[in-house]
Amino acid sequence: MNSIKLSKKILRAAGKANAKYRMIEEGDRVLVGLSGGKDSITLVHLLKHMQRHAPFNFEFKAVTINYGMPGERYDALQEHCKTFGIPHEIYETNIFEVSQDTIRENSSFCSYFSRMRRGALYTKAQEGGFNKVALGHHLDDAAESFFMNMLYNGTLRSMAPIYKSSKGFHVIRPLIWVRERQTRAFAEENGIATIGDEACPAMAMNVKMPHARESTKKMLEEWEEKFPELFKRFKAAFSHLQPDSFMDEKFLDRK
Ligand SMILES: Nc1ncnc2c1ncn2[C@@H]1O[C@H](COP(=O)(O)OP(=O)(O)OP(=O)(O)O)[C@@H](O)[C@H]1O
Repeated sequence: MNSIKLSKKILRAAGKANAKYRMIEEGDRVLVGLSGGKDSITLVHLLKHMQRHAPFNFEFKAVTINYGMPGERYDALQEHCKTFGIPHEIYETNIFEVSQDTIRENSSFCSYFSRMRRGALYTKAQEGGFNKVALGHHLDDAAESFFMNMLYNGTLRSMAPIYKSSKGFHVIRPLIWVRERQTRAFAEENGIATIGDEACPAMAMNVKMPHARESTKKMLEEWEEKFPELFKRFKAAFSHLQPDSFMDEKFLDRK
């Protein structure tokens, strides 16, 4: 079997985050959302590594939601999983077909597909009796989400490493302390061909796309050039909230 190398940085960041937030534990059955992009590819290899080296036993399976879009193919991804002994299933859906009637004149394609994909993933998790669903979000995603929510929605919110879904299982983000450039490097250094954004129907369709993420990403890149410790500070700040220092009356002590 070909060998895959995960960097010490990824292993350290993911190991520490897992210890702190207890995302994967003894006896867990984890369903991993595998888009075939660099992040979720890193995630499945990380879980494979953890299975071999962590002092606890858990099971995992990867599932790829197929939107049913013309030309959508996952052969290379299936082959990759087979080569590395990663249990993998493609879940065929008609999300794309349904979207044609539902959101024809609408610009919120991205959130539509993301919502439908999440629903399909949760259905799979319930059907298969998984107690955790793992997603490939990382620290850059958490920071981008924080600033997008603040600048475009006027809320202070980010991405939790673990939360309980309304369906009863937990959603976990084992890469939450890993940087995006580390997952990119993982794919490049191991020669893994990844699927880019075009896999999401929203990206493949000729519609107005939200620019919020792109401009937030750019803003953070510029900040990081001036302030190299930026993401270290985000990581610290996101774990040290002081809710009573804002203006939300729920958190103000009037006693
Ligand atoms: N088609 C899909 N099937 C299964 N899971 C998916 C699919 N698309 C996305 N996911 C899951 O949702 C997570 C977030 O998706 P999103 O498209 O926001 O991520 P991304 O940053 O492009 O990540 P990736 O590099 O893994 O595609 C992914 O990391 C993956 O775990």
